[in-house]
Amino acid sequence: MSPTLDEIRRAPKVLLHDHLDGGLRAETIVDLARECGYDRLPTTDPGNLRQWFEEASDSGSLERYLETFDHTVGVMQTRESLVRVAAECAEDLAADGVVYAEVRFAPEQHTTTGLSLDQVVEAVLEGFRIGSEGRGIRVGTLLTAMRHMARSMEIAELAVRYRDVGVVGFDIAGAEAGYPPTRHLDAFEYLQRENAHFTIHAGEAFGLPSIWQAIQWCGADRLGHGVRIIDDISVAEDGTAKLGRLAAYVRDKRIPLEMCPTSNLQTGAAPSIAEHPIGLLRRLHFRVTVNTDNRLMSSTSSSMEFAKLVEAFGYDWDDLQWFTVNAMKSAFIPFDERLALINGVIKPGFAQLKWQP
Ligand SMILES: O=c1[nH]cnc2c1ncn2[C@H]1C[C@H](O)[C@@H](CO)O1
Ligand SMILES: [Zn+2]
Repeated sequence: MSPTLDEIRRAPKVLLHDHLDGGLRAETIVDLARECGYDRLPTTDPGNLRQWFEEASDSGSLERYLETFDHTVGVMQTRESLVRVAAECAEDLAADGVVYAEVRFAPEQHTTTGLSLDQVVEAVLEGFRIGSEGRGIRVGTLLTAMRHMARSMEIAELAVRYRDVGVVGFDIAGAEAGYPPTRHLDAFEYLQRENAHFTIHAGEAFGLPSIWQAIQWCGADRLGHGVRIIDDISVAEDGTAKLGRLAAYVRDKRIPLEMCPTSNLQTGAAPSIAEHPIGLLRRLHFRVTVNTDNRLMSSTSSSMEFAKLVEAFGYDWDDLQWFTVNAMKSAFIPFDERLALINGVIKPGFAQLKWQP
């Protein structure tokens, strides 16, 4: 029997790629807009707003997808709003059965009414603390720098400054074409000298050169998306696959791929779930993980991403556990803490579902 959505919700899941400003509740956006006087929302009806985000994000272009964030970032400019959004994020993930999450956001986008970068980070950390308490979830924070801007060094320093109080790593995001990762080389070299962890959005809206730079020039620990690694793999008619040098390197080094299937359909990085490269990459034993990217824009959750994969590829509990253990192994928290979650929470949780669904 295939795992059902309800059963998947009860499985202990791990989420490595989720944007704080892409996961707000529609009701909260409407409340916050009213409170702060933000008057540019396309509608103030939460149901219509939820639908607007999903439709506006479904253009097949990453650039247009990113325009929708003006409205979420627009209402996240005060300490109170950041605490609330982060607390609700932790609550929503816990309610979906996520036991460990790394949630990212770009502090530089939340300073328009005068908050400092440090105040922004402290507000978000406080929100995660409040929302996680007593809910069986641990949330680590990733600080993102926007790739079209020039503040990555500052944000990298911020990530190092807050590394012992909840920030577990760094990332760059935003439009990919025209903004190669090497634009931020100084920040990545600084992080490496600091023994800090980072992931890079690469191979989503641009192909192999972006992935190659992220790994071989910048030293990324993980790839955000990385779907286009498929361009370096050829599959013969009998199903045998031949890996190019970059794809082989990514697989040999066990570089984690933070795959976000629904998001990729909306930005045009994949044509359908059934044709999504995740099927082949899982079969070839790349270190694949399953993620949400932006739960609001994609109207999704960790459980729903898994359910879609079960439907498209016929995955069973062993497959779902494999993705989950992959993700936990790839997290940016210390090794002993990852192991404790794998052996103490993930394996027992899946065992229970496998034997008593
Ligand atoms: O999938 C994505 N690719 C590139 N950038 C993204 C993606 N999803 C969200 N972002 C951007 C928009 C947000 O404002 C920013 C920080 O979370 O990251
Ligand atoms: Zn992303």
